[in-house]
Amino acid sequence: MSGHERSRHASSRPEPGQPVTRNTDANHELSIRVRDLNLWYGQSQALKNVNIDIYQKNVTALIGPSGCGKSTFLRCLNRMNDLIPNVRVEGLVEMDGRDVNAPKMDEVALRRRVGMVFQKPNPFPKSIYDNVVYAPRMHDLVSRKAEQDELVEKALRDAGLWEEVKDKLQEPGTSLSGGQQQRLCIARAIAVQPDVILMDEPTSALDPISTATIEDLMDKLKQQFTIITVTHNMQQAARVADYTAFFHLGEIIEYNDTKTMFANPAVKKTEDYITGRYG
Ligand SMILES: Nc1ncnc2c1ncn2[C@@H]1O[C@H](COP(=O)(O)OP(=O)(O)OP(=O)(O)O)[C@@H](O)[C@H]1O
Repeated sequence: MSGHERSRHASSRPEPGQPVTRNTDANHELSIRVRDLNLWYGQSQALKNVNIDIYQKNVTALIGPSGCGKSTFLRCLNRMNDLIPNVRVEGLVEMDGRDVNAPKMDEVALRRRVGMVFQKPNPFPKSIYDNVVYAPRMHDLVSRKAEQDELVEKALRDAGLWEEVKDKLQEPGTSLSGGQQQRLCIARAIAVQPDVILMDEPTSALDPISTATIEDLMDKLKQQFTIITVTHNMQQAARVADYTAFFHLGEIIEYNDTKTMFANPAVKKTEDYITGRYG
């Protein structure tokens, strides 16, 4: 089988537990490569032989029933699981060709390259301005006040929040509405110019209008960043994601471009889940 045929084959019928391969053309450059990833919390295995290629400057959605390992997988990408006791990880997670779990990998630098936005907006108890500039200062990306001002404005503009907050930058981040707080958290994440942004159910605590605003934002941000998002909302996955991975009991059952997966799922379990027959 030629490389092209193999990638078409993999793209139409990905085998659970098998590496998913695709063409890496100009639109599909590899960001993250995961091979045979297994993770245990104590004796309990939460991820089983996960294999996936995640592409730069696309939105990839992780879907699946509660407890199937989506958040656990997300945390493998910036080594947040290291912070949980009794976690054991085996397998390869490579970002831009570098092993994320290598002993010489600097975790602080890794987390700068891989930002994270959580389900519940969690601004620091600081001003709007300081929320955005905190990490860039910590990483010595800015020093002069003018540089900081410029960076704050750019991050807030990119997060679609500038017009709403430009006259109250010294007010607490927590004084904003839930949807605005979430955009502030996105501004905070992008202020250090990461490569990847992980989003763990970023809209599940938000009203429909704030949700639509964040979805539009994801569409814009993917021009600059690789976005991986967990969602329980199938319509949201269909709207925002270029690729979707369906997790079930710690395994990836199916991974494909979103249009194909939703229109023509290769596996019955995927079909049952996305059509709401269980989950
Ligand atoms: N800190 C932890 N310690 C022990 N077990 C955990 C921990 N976090 C998650 N688990 C277990 O790992 C499995 C996967 O959980 P995870 O939170 O990754 O699933 P999920 O798909 O993100 O779920 P949800 O959609 O409900 O957020 C579950 O059985 C869960 O109980």
